[in-house]
Amino acid sequence: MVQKRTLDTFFQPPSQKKAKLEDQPAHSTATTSQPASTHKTYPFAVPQFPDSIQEILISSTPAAEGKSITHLQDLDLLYFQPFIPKSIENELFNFLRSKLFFYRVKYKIKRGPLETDINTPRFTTVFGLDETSKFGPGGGGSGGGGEILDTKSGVKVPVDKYKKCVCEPRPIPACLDQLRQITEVFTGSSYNFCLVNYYAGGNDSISYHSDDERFLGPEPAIASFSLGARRDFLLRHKPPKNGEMLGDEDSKVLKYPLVSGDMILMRGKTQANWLHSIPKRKGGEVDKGRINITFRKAMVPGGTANYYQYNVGVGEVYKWNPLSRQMEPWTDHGKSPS
Ligand SMILES: O=C(O)CCC(=O)C(=O)O
Ligand SMILES: [Fe+2]
Repeated sequence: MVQKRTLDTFFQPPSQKKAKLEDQPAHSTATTSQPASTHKTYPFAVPQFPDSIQEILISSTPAAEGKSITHLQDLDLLYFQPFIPKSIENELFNFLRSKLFFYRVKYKIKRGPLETDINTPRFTTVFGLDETSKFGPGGGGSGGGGEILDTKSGVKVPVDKYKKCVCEPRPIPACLDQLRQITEVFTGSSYNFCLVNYYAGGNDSISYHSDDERFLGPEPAIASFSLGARRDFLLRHKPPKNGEMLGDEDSKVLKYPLVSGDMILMRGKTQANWLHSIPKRKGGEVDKGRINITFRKAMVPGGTANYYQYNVGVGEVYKWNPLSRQMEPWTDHGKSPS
């Protein structure tokens, strides 16, 4: 494991000169010395974390050592309880819920002759590019910059390289990118995608699935953060192939009640052999809302297309409304109609 000192020197400490965030409510004391992230693909700018969050992230993560969970067949987890220190998990949750843009993705699936409409039962958003490309310098916005470049040559990619994407790929905003870099240091893996789920209440969920798409390559490492309401994370072994039998222990459902600040790294043979889910729940604190952040590494453009299709889609933008305390469709009132 890398020493804390390495992180301190790796990241620029927030500067002494503090600029008040333009869009902070008047009563807020949160300050940051760094500019918000902008890009031509963003509906609105995403601020950098306030210094209060950055300083603790840099100096005090992970808050606990990761526990290795490998006692069942093909299972390889590293569980940080928690990764994010208790002193900032709530501020971090509130920050991300109110500053990011989200979507409620609808899509169709075909099973034989039947087409079914799917409404994703949670809010989602995604940032990143697969390994074959990278974002160039510059925030973008109306001034340009933040162009998609070929990873190897550094040259702008052909205009049709990402034509299969439902929207243009988006760079990871500075705040989430800081968490990505810290996660890389403490998991020993690298990531180029950040997916965010928001489960507004107990009816929001993700059904049993595995994240073993070909575009992630073999044995992908996926770092999964929980913020906000406690929710059960269930894991069960996939039915074994070619008539094999699972042992009694290996066929049980595992349940981890993930709390705010926890991080589970799923790696090795886990995705190929296990399914995971966040089932619907009633009561408890589910209506406080929960954010899940996953960092992953996609290898090819097909992965980029897939992630934008299922996590951004073609529908409207949602933003947290602090008065109604819910996600609401967001419109750009500031711009004149074109
Ligand atoms: O919300 C979670 O903890 C899990 C999310 C998940 O499995 C996914 O986005 O693939
Ligand atoms: Fe997943």
